Amino acid sequence: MTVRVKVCGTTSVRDAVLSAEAGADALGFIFAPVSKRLVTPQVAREAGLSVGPVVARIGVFLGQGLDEVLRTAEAARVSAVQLHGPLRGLYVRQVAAYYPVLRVVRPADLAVEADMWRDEPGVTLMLDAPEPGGGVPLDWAALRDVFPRGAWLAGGLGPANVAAAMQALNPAGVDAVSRLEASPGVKDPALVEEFVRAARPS
Ligand SMILES: O=C(O)c1ccccc1NCC(=O)[C@H](O)[C@H](O)COP(=O)(O)O
Repeated sequence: MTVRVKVCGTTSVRDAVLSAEAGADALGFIFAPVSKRLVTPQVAREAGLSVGPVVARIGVFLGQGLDEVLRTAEAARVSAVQLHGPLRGLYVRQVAAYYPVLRVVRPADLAVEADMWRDEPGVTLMLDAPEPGGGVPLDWAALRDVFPRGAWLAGGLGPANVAAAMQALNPAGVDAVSRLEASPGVKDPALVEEFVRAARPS
């Protein structure tokens, strides 16, 4: 199975284009006000329009209200929504009625959330470190027996370790931000290229 590669924290047309040209399958646009990579829906929309019809545009939210999520996603013209934080199942289902959802979970919550979303095709699990965008890798060895089939992996991934993470857990997709940046919110083109190449060995 070909692993999907998501480059998160896109804040400009320049970074969207360089990530798409490097071969990213998906771009993440962070709409959580706590983030150092916060982007406006208008810039996200322009950046998303600049990468053609194939690259997915994923709106990233952390504990925000349903109205805000749906309004922002619509204004930014994203193609999917990524949900962080402790959330009720009903809320996730309400978002999933409009957008494919990447539901982000910490290792501590994995068992419960994996049970909850096992038969829900519109909701895909992404395992991430407790602090999103923190650049801290998970303990892949400890997750080997419990990592759900079809789930995505994030948390401290970058060019130097993504191949080992894939070898350990066989995720359907990988996602990264802090190890691909020159400074918070600004991509380093070489790191993005190396990340995509390392995630897709020929
Ligand atoms: O990256 C952020 O600043 C952020 C803030 C609030 C919610 C989500 C955020 N990022 C979401 C992502 O998808 C990151 O790529 C993921 O957490 C991995 O980050 P990193 O460990 O830095 O690669």
